[in-house]
Amino acid sequence: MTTSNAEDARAELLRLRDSIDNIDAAVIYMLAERFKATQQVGHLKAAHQLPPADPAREAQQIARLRRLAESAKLDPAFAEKLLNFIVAEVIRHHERIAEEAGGKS
Ligand SMILES: O=C(O)C(=O)C[C@]1(C(=O)O)C=C[C@@H](O)C=C1
Repeated sequence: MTTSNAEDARAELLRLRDSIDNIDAAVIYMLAERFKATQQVGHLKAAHQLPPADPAREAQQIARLRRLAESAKLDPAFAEKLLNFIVAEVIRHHERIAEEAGGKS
């Protein structure tokens, strides 16, 4: 590789990393908004003695996200794993909210 080729590659790497950093920031902001919404769901469920998890809803979400992933040329198995990872954390939050609400009544 000539010096100029190495410099071009370095510039291209920096350009791509800029884009990756912007995408990562957007993902973090979107996840923060999602967790704000699910925290409200957690309080609603606790107030009405609804279970933290809703497997039927999750099945619908997985089917929908797998379809979206396929049309976006993203691995549907990865989309499913990602949703399951996020939802597991949400369920932990819901359980904590329900425990705290239970302690107050
Ligand atoms: O929709 C709900 O009932 C939620 O509690 C939200 C949510 C989610 O994070 O999307 C989390 C847990 C449920 O099992 C299903 C979905």
